[in-house]
Amino acid sequence: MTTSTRGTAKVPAVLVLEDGRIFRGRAYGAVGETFGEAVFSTGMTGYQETLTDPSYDRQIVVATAPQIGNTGWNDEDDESRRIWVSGYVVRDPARVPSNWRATRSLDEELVDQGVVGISGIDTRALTRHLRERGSMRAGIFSGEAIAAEAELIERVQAQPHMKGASLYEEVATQEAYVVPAIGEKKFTVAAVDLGIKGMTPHRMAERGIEVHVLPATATVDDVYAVDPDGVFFSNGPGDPATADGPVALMRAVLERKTPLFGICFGNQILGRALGFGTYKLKYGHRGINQPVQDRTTGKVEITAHNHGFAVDAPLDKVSETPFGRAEVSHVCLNDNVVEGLQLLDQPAFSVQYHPEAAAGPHDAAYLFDRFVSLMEGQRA
Ligand SMILES: NC(=O)CC[C@H](N)C(=O)O
Repeated sequence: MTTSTRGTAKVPAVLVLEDGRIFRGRAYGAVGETFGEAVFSTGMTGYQETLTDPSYDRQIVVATAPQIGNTGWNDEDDESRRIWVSGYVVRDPARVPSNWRATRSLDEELVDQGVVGISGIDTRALTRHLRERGSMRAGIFSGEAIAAEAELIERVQAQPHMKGASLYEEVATQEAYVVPAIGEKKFTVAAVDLGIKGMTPHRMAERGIEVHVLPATATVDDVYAVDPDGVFFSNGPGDPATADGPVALMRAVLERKTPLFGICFGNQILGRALGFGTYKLKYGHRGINQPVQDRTTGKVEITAHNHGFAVDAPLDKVSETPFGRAEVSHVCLNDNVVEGLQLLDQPAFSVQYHPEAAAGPHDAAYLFDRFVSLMEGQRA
């Protein structure tokens, strides 16, 4: 095929990394310039969910899957109200998207939302570079934004680091809202929104939970005003070391021994609430094929991940914490990173990965059932 339906395909673009490495390609999506932390995701499908996951705020996502956009863009799979990635890097964009649910192309959606991307990049070489050197700051410049290399590198180096970035308040809802239970209502959960993905309250609603999604700035009184059977802390962008407010709120919930569940950022907050540290991984885990072992059952599950930070907790011993004994319940089999925490003396647990699996395999859906069991146990 020699022609393209993509309006920006002939506009030159460059991806500039903070260490001076430069990749040349063509504009994809909006033309202009953008900055963020360059990270790679190994998901073969699910780009719509990835791009609209608020945890990707201020990140330039590199898709390792070589063909992106094949199924276009639909009206159903968004995980939040908009695209959050600050830039998108692909090898070979679909020339003709095809799917019965698609209402437009990915390229059109990127243009509509003003998201600057780049195509025609050797994403294998780029991923190997990021794997060797680590995730780093980057910029995409297309059309008239392209300037002398030294100047572009300098501008990238002037950007803020992801380490130390506090981003959850800017992505979270400003107003509380309710996701009703599907079918008979059995439980009420207060969900603290730090960048929540839409599928998460949906997975709870499917289990008879009425979910009150609260702003990131919610107080203890706001949480208990909904008379919750359980409290949930969501995923979210940025460095968990900055999330002092949510850590204090979680400690107040733990003091009351209310059943508690956290996902991703929520797992890091539980780690901090228990007194563990967090640290930045060299290049993180992003994709939908990561092997995790549930050490409480020995079972291995294939799971969806998106995290650049992790909890620093001992793998092989039970830890004494201000809230009783705690242990690492889940571990990533690729690199032994902590993937879950569980308290042994009260009903609280969390995972670093994504049991809501949007997109991804449903192996970890049992974790929502575990949350339900904790709430049932508290009532009995
Ligand atoms: N998906 C998430 O909640 C990510 C948590 C945190 N921002 C990290 O990168 O590790």
